[in-house]
Amino acid sequence: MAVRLPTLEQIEGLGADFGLVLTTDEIAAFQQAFKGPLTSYGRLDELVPPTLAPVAPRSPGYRPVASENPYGAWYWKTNIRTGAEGVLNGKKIAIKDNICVAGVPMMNGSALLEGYVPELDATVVTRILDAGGTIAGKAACEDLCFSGASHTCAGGVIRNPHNPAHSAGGSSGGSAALVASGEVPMALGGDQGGSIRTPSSWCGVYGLKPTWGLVPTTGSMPISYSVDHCGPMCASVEDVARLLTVIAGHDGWDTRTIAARTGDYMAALGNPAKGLRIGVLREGFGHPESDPAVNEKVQQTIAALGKAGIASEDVSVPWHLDGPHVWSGVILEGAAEMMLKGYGVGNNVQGYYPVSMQEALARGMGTRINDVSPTVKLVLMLGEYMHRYYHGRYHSKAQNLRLLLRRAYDDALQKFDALVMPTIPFTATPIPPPDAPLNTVIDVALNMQANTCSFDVSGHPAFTVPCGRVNGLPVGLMLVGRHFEEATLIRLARAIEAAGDWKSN
Ligand SMILES: NC(=O)c1ccccc1
Repeated sequence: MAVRLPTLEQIEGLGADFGLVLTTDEIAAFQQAFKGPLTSYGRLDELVPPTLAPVAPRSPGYRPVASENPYGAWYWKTNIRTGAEGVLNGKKIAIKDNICVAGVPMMNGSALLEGYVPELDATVVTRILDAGGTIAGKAACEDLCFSGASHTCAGGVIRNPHNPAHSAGGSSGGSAALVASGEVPMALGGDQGGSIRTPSSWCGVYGLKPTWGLVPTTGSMPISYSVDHCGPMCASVEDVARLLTVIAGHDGWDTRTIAARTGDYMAALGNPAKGLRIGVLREGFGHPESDPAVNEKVQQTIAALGKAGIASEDVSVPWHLDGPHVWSGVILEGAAEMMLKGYGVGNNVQGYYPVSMQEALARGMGTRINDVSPTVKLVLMLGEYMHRYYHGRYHSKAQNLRLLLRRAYDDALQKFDALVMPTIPFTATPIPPPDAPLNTVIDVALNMQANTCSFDVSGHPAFTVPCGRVNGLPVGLMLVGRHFEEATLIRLARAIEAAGDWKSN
């Protein structure tokens, strides 16, 4: 195939879009000047790139019927393993549906990708298979991962196993609901604003957003390069440590992981947390939407840790309240550029670009854009508005403010081994009815990330640990640590897990 030479009219139009005034002679000259570069594109069509070849042959599995999928948490069921032996022997793992598993359909919660079957395994999938794990299927998620509740998945709402009228949380809602309902002990999630921690907190499971750059996202659908994270969501702290051990570490395809510093997460399980110090983040408890009953559960857990020899003290980080504003500046234009206009791939960084995924999304955007969720429509328009009418200045400023936000937490973490706060200021919200007004659909999807999203921008590891219930719905306590000190968070999470029976109170 050859890339077609643009017509004179096309060149005139392209120039006009940038305010170029071109004479007829110039337009003809530029048409000639296109020829050299286009020769390269012709040759690119003939060359064969490397692929992330799957390590094991497999059957594609199947889409479960409703009776086999009571919470709508599975997108697809599989049974993939290689015969390799390792720390995941005998473990079933669900993979969030924004992560490619070769030969298995993938929608990323969106009509835009319906029908897509990737030919590649994400790096984390290969690592799981190499460690003896079994891929049990794809966990349903929110439309292009852009919602913190669980009502925007194109395949249908995802329900909270603790109360099916309530949200499982999002965007990794299927992952959390599958772990909470005992289908699998482990799942992979993704987090750009809270999407591992929100559903983990609301479903009562252990969810760790690792330090930015610890776990490669190669072969996954992104939202935006500078806030994308992948991490474990599990039924126990031990399973979090196990899965993190397998997925963490440098991957030559992902420049984010160049500085990845892994720890001994399995050893941390046996290393007592006694003597560690925690800072109770005042700003994390005082949002207008904070539920006093949720604050109370978190405070009770902190008191129980005190009895176990883990001292705590209040600490104030005023920047925490500006974190969500910095996050908005970064993610809205970031998502519009990379996820939407970049067709889920973007450009400008060295890395692996899943061409098939990009083409599938581009086709979907050309044919089914009206079938996306209201949250995706909002991001598309808002990101483009800020780019077109404010020429990217707010995104750039927010990227620079990231440094101050990170420093503010780093300063507090000089004195403390972890900061602690409620993961989400309130328990799982009711799923809005199908006929809910557009503004309700959007608000319910984007109203809970006050404590979570700052750490997607600052990059700190953040671990949500179940710590009680309010009206039968789980409450999560969030531990935030120094960059690449996940092992410390695992020690503290283990102490909380051991301190009480959170499931019955
Ligand atoms: N993907 C996310 O983490 C997310 C969370 C909340 C709102 C939007 C996005």
